Amino acid sequence: MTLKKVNPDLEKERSTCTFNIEELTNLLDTGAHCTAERRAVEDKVFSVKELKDEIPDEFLSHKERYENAIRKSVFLHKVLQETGVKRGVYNRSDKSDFRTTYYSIFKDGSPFMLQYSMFVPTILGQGDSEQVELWYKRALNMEIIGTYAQTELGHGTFIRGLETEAVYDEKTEEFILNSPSLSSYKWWPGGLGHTTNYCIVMAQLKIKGKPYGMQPFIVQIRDEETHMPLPGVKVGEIGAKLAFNTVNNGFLGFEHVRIPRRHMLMRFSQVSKDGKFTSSANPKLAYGTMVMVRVTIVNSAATYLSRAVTIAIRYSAVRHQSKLKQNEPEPQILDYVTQQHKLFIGIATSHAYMFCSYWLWDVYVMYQKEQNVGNFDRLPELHALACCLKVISSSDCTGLVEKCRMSCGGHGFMMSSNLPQLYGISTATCTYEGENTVMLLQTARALVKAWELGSRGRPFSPTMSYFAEKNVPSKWDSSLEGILNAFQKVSIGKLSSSVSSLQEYTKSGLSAEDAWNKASVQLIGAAEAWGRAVVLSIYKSEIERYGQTVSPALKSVLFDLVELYYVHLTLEKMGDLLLYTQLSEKDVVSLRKKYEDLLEKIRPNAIGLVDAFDYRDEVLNSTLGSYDGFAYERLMTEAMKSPLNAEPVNQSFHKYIKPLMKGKL
Ligand SMILES: CCCCC/C=C\C/C=C\C/C=C\C/C=C\CCCC(=O)SCCNC(=O)CCNC(=O)[C@H](O)C(C)(C)COP(=O)(O)OP(=O)(O)OC[C@H]1O[C@@H](n2cnc3c(N)ncnc32)[C@H](O)[C@@H]1OP(=O)(O)O
Ligand SMILES: Cc1cc2nc3c(=O)[nH]c(=O)nc-3n(C[C@H](O)[C@H](O)[C@H](O)COP(=O)(O)OP(=O)(O)OC[C@H]3O[C@@H](n4cnc5c(N)ncnc54)[C@H](O)[C@@H]3O)c2cc1C
Repeated sequence: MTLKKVNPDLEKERSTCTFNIEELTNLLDTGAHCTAERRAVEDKVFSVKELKDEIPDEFLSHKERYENAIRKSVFLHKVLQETGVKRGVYNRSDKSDFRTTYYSIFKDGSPFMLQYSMFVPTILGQGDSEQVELWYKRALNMEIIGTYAQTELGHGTFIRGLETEAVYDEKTEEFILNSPSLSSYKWWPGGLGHTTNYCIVMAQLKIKGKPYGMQPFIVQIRDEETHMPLPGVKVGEIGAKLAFNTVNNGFLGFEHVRIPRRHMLMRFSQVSKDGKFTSSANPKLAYGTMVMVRVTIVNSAATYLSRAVTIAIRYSAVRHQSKLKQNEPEPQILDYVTQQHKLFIGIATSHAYMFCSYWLWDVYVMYQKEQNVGNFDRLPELHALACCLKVISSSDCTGLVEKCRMSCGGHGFMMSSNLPQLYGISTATCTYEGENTVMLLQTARALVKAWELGSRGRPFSPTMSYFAEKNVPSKWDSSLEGILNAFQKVSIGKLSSSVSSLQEYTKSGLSAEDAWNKASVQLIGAAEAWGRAVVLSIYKSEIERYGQTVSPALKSVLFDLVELYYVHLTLEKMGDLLLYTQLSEKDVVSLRKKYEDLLEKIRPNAIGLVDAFDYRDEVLNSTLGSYDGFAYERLMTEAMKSPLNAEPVNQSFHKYIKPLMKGKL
């Protein structure tokens, strides 16, 4: 079907936009040159015919999908290599690699995903210079394909409980890798099933019977020529999942597999030939790759949401349903204020986390520079930020992706809308790289520690500096600054209350651990509240900063979204605010009016705002969200691709239904 025009509904929407869409695209891309680079990569990638699917993935078998994903991964690697994209080495936004092309070529992930997102970064982050020189080059050229094998069948969260052992044998200068039980089998690593021939194995180091904690080892698991598993290696795929079905997540066990001493990555800790262990300056440096990936998840979460909200808002502009006024035609569903309530917060939330992700990335890069000269002062705050922002970005964005899906009614249930797949890859971010509740408890640990040290006069780190302010009641103030202060009060109130409970529980005779467990529901609330205060503060300050350089028209729209975000969150968290601030019923009534006014103000810019995410149709991969808005035509075209539609009568009619109808069964 050739579609030349644009749906008149979308044409009309685009004519009401009050700002320059390209200017916003450049801002979201972190610069006009980044937009240009991203588009150049996209032009190249989408011109490769081998990267297009003839048959939609969902109609293929599990095995066919895997084989197709491998084929495309290889072609994509080749094309990206030609464009000079250095995969596995990340920059601030990285829109050209994972952000857009990647998830458009693979709706459900690639088996090479972990090569780029964790194998290469771990070599770079944990290897000494000689090891980086050797392994990085091989990985970059795809001579070796690897993954990050940490999680085991029995333990994912509690990594001190991992069972895989690496025992040093000083006679042969080798480590012996062993999986002592079924629960010690590695379980989950992406690509591990049938794709990778090497992996980083996180294992418990033992020398002369003494444990030295979890360390990273590079282990070859398959022959480089035949791809057969090496002796003593038991490897396979873990099976079908809610999403990531083309990522080839696998299991792995070792039966006394020997590797050379220099296959332990030794940037931070070393084992000498004679078996002497030299400890790193901070044992948590072995957890470094996780910090990096948590930082990047904030951007991924915002990106998934921006794609879902683009689909849902475009569809809502072309979908007409029911009646607002009896004598008028059915309105666009986007005119229903409840629909705007579901969707506009998706745009604002995506902006909030996108701008926070750039800020967090800068904090991470700053820390990296300091770490290189032996300064780890910033690590506790970075760890807390990475954990907490990973959690609230992944849970908020996933909730809103699902809201986008439901806002499209029945059609949002179609795989061809791409909304179910977006939900699948988004919800996985709530679990991987640290399960969300566990990450909130890590955050709470850092907050309680800071609170206690603060009460003894120690200074707070920048994102906790407001803890030092006296929690005196003040009149409610609905300005952005006033709302931010109110959320900081909630954060202080929840943390202070959690600490009091901890103290009371210990005073009543509970051990510190039992007191912690008993107060943990409060503690995760305090952690979330700190994260909210951070996001509100960073989103606002980043937009204030960019507001000085962008046009007045764009500045005004950006602030509409900041306000929407602030007011929406205030109404959502009303209970907390009523408890910890002077918010009154009168204030709530006026905030509700403010919220309704904001929805009305944003309405003419809704399509402009999602167009500014600049997702090409090939990236969105959605029958409902295409730029031209011909959703029904695309739904029908895609339905015709169902293998069942290849013949008017399916053979099962003659085999089963007819005999049933005739009573001959
Ligand atoms: C911006 C653009 C970039 C573009 C990037 C592009 C692509 C990448 C994007 C996305 C990735 C995409 C695809 C990947 C897809 C899937 C991959 C999934 C891969 C995985 O899914 S891979 C497995 C991850 N698996 C976990 O995530 C396990 C979680 N479990 C833990 O992480 C630990 O088990 C923990 C922390 C719960 C307990 O650990 P523990 O028991 O040893 O520690 P404990 O609680 O006792 O704390 C003692 C002291 O260590 C400090 N501390 C702890 N952790 C630290 C750290 N990381 N750094 C610095 N300090 C740390 C504490 O703050 C405390 O400090 P203090 O003593 O001062 O209080
Ligand atoms: C799609 C996907 C891809 C993945 N890819 C990889 C990979 O490439 N490499 C890799 O090594 N791993 C990978 N993983 C594994 C992932 O990192 C773990 O699943 C994750 O860290 C959670 O650990 P778990 O599964 O052991 O959950 P569990 O810890 O068993 O969590 C189950 C429940 O127990 C609760 N819980 C656990 N501990 C505590 C606690 N201390 N306090 C309170 N509650 C607690 C949790 O909150 C949760 O509700 C992947 C997982 C998924 C889903």
